[in-house]
Amino acid sequence: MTKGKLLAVDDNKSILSALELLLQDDFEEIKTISNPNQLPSLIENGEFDLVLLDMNFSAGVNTGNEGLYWLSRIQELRPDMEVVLFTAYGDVELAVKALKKGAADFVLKPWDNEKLRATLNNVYKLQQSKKEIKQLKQKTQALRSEMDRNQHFIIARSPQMLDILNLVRKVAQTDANVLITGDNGTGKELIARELHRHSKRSNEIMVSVDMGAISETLFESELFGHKKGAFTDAREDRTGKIENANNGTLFLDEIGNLPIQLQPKLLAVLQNRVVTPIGTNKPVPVDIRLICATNRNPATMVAEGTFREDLLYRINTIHIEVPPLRERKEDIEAIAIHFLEVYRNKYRKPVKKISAAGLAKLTHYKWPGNVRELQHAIEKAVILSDDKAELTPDDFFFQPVIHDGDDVFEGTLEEMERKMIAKAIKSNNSNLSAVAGQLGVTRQTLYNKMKKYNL
Ligand SMILES: Nc1ncnc2c1ncn2[C@@H]1O[C@H](COP(=O)(O)OP(=O)(O)OP(=O)(O)O)[C@@H](O)[C@H]1O
Repeated sequence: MTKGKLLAVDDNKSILSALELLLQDDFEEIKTISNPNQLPSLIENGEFDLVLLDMNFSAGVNTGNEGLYWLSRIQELRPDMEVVLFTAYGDVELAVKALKKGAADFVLKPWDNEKLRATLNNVYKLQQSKKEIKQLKQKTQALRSEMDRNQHFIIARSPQMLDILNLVRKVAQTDANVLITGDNGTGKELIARELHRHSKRSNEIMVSVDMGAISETLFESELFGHKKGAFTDAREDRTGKIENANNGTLFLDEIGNLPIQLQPKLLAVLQNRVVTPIGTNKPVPVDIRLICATNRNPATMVAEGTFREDLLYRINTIHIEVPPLRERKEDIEAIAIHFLEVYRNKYRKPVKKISAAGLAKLTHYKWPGNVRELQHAIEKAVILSDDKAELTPDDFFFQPVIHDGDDVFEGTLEEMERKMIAKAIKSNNSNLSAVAGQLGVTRQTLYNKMKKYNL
């Protein structure tokens, strides 16, 4: 067990010297002060684990109110700090009052050496256990959400995705760093989870960090952790995500968002396999498998000077490029049917299948948002399906995609026709002869189509 750091506060200097002598083997560091006004700055900036605090400081005053005041100041500044009180013989009532206010324990003066040592050591051990419990709770929480996510499996029918799955199974067993690239929603995170699931680290945690969601000022503390007092707001020790992933997998999503000035720090972690939390100079060894993902082109970022080439070489031992959904149409039907099953159960709907025309519409759409968009399209269709047994083309609504001022409509031929007629009616201020002329059809044909499309 590591030794703690003690701060002892008493206005009697000979008591402080005696404490230093007595406790030197029990603590890694003992700092003594006779003026409690120094407490706030020491507590905020120092690395102390516990405080031994006298109850009275002004000559002739022995109400203990000063001790109670400093106890609550310490609790305000550092809620995780343990405080043991020094009270004069006969002040037991005062000591009980202090315990109710959150002091960890008290020792009566004149003290018994062994009793004092045992009390301080026990309080320190208790504090360490509380810390461990807190860390374990964080880990359990992360594991739980990971288990939820692990229930999603990759569906693959296209030759490209089947090749990727093959590669994933081969690479998973090694500790090689993997870089996954591809557009948003193509399934990069799902592939990272699959790599972890098939790796020899699968019983350990996979820690995901969304680099796109962390503000620049918090990057370092999120990844490397910090020591209490390392900067304003660092009220407690915090383990960084890299250390949290120890023995498991670290997934850095949107790695392209890592600011260039922090890239050497990540590179150093990967080279030396240690992290140094902010505010300490104690490197902590870490054993992690690294998977990174980005929707940007890393080679272009290197050429633009926004990504370090040496870091790219470190992270892309194996590079997996996930194609957009429109380039692997064979996957669309299987994924759509999978999500139909998921959402009909979730929303308790009778809808059981997607009609052939409905599937054709899904297959021909370009899916700019990839699998995530397909998932949402199916979810929406199921929610709105009432008592239907089958989803048809009308159940899927897609936004038109506009390019350079020209309308490129996505959807079935009939949908495109309806949209073109509606657009022509609007641009010709409902002058139907002009509309028919523009579209190159007779007025009768235009009327028929308007009736058909309810225009
Ligand atoms: N092949 C697949 N089979 C089943 N579900 C998939 C597949 N690919 C992606 N998904 C689902 O689509 C959604 C988006 O996938 P994921 O988050 O892995 O994409 P991503 O590429 O990491 O996205 P982003 O770049 O936006 O972070 C998730 O709900 C995921 O479960």
